[in-house]
Amino acid sequence: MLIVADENIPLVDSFFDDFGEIRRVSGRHMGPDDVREADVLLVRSVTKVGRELLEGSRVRFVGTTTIGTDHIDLEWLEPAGIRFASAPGCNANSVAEYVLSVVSVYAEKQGLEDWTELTVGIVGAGNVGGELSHKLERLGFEVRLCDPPRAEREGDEGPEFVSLEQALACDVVTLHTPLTRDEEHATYHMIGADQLAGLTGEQLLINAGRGEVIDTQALADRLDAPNAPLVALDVWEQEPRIDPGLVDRVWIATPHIAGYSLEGKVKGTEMIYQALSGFLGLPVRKKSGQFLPEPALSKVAFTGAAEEDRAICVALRACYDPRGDDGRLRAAMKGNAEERALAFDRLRRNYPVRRECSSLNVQLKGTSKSLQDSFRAVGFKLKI
Ligand SMILES: NC(=O)C1=CN([C@@H]2O[C@H](COP(=O)(O)OP(=O)(O)OC[C@H]3O[C@@H](n4cnc5c(N)ncnc54)[C@H](O)[C@@H]3O)[C@@H](O)[C@H]2O)C=CC1
Ligand SMILES: O=C(O)C(=O)[C@H](O)COP(=O)(O)O
Repeated sequence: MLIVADENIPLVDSFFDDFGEIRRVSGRHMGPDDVREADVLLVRSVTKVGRELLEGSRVRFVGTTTIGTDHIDLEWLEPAGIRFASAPGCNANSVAEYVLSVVSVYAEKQGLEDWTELTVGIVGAGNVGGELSHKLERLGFEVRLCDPPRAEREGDEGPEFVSLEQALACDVVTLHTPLTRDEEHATYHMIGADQLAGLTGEQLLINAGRGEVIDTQALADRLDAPNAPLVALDVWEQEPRIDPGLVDRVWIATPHIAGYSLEGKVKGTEMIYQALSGFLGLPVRKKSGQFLPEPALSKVAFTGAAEEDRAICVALRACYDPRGDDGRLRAAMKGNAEERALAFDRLRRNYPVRRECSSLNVQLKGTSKSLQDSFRAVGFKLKI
């Protein structure tokens, strides 16, 4: 069996070497010649998968080691008899930690003593938005969820949902919807000039869903107008050819890495390994835990003298601080459009190992119960 895999999928050999030959190719430049002889195709979000790539090939199984599926033509795959699997939720915790860290830096920038004073509107309350809201609520934030498809499906059975307008009135608004077009509640350019006009300089807008959910031109115009909100963008229209002018205008700019914790990436590979095993009728013998290395930073200790918010933020940012990625992306926005696109992809390909908060043992000596609860809420392992 021939497996063709994006070269940026981690641990492909460790998980898939029992199945047959593995051929690694560039996901960004994958073409019909690369996949013609393949039985199995493993991709990430940068490969468009549909008729153009697969017609006439032997491929019978396509797996994407990502949450998002907007790069896959699902309507074409099914009638073509090609089994498809994605990795729902694989890096949801990574994205939630990214957002928490951005919010912690924002609260500090605003001079807030207590970051939970901020209200947070989450647009898209699925695996990512749900995980984020769970952490925020346990930390004591007021959270408003906007998710019309869920609201319609769940009615009185579900949590309380607000309208997009109400979510956009929160101090922090964070977008976690899939990219959808031509359907009810489509998210393409869901945040346009009208929505942006209502945001003020007292607000933070985060997008860690897909770039096309915000109308880039409208955002650039809004950021040039008075009383503009601060904006943190992890995702961009037309990646990797992103608009350097927009990078200049936003407060935090990162190269689509919110989901790039090692745990999240490896979980994506593991979920597709499980799906392929099921498709082939073979037992699942491998688990991601057996391949995860010891983290470089494994312990931190706080004493009773620690200020509650500060301690949480110090620990959070010891695991992940978005300002490092922001600085690297800004430094990469040099040269012509082609050079900038290559630099954007290079930052993603050579991304440093980032571990989730659950990899860090936090020792708390003589600290309050509420500080302990806050650490647990974020997902740290506690030693008291
Ligand atoms: N920046 C990054 O690195 C990452 C980005 N993503 C993106 O985040 C998206 C969301 O991920 P998950 O939460 O795991 O997906 P999910 O499918 O679990 O949840 C998405 C939620 O959005 C809701 N939704 C759909 N249309 C909406 C609308 N118009 N308004 C409000 N809510 C709407 C859905 O009902 C669903 O509850 C993915 O589709 C992917 O595009 C995912 C992982 C990493
Ligand atoms: O899982 C998703 O959906 C994501 O957005 C991934 O984090 C994107 O990573 P790549 O597939 O673009 O490496």
